[in-house]
Amino acid sequence: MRPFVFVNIAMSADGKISTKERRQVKISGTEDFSRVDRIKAASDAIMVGIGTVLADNPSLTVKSPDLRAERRAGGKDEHPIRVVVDSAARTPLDADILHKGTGKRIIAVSRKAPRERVEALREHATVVVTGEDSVDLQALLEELYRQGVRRLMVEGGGTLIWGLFEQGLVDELQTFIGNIVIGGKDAPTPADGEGFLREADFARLRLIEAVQLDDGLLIRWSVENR
Ligand SMILES: NC(=O)C1=CN([C@@H]2O[C@H](COP(=O)(O)OP(=O)(O)OC[C@H]3O[C@@H](n4cnc5c(N)ncnc54)[C@H](OP(=O)(O)O)[C@@H]3O)[C@@H](O)[C@H]2O)C=CC1
Ligand SMILES: Nc1nc(O)c(N)c(N[C@@H]2O[C@H](COP(=O)(O)O)[C@@H](O)[C@H]2O)n1
Repeated sequence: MRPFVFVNIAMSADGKISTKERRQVKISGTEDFSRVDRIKAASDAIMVGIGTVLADNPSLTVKSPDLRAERRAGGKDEHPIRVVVDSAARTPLDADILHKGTGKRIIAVSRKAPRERVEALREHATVVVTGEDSVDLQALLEELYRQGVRRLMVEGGGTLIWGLFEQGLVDELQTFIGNIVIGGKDAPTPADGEGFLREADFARLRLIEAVQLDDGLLIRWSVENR
């Protein structure tokens, strides 16, 4: 068993999620950032790849005091469990994700992760070990389910999202398209990695809704898993 997995990503009108230097870019406007906070607060856990931690140093906390209070009133931690997919245990010990806000953190590493790094991370987080060279995403999701996670939000980046799509582990995709053009053939996109080669392998989506937010568009799709 695994949680319901939904990806939320903000991209420019030309399909980029940051600059080619992997510098964090503000794509969402006020309405979309409020929506992101609401869907985060409604999730049991939120997951990113180590590339996003190194590039953006996110905290992935719930920003609205009202939403945090609602979570507390429901007997939950103020913030969902924060999960980093990090095969080699490269998460910096001073990363915001380990220090900002209360609640549980999980660092998922592979068996190749250096023991001393793993021990140092254990001071701040629960470490889950799966996979030989890189994290086994299916096994990680099953472990999250065992730990009570039923609804998992994935915030990126493009490499992790690709890994999840490649293995048929995404149930819903929420894409906010903002009113900027970033450009650059090497700028990250919502699903990077190797990409599917055969049409038969493409992930197929069914449109749930498309709504205007700020000067952009939010599109929600469900994934027809193979
Ligand atoms: N606009 C938006 O909404 C968002 C934009 N971003 C942007 O995305 C960029 C970062 O994306 P990216 O560099 O792709 O990094 P990711 O955050 O996607 O992390 C990728 C890393 O995850 C690790 N990983 C471990 N196991 C797996 C697996 N099975 N499948 C896939 N990945 C795995 C790998 O590192 P290792 O082998 O070391 O484990 C891999 O390199 C930044 O520029 C950031 O600003 C990020 C989030 C949201
Ligand atoms: N939804 C959305 N819109 C944008 O314009 C963005 N740049 C992002 N980025 C994601 O948000 C994370 C920052 O989280 P914290 O504010 O530090 O909690 C960042 O790492 C990206 O995952 N998202």
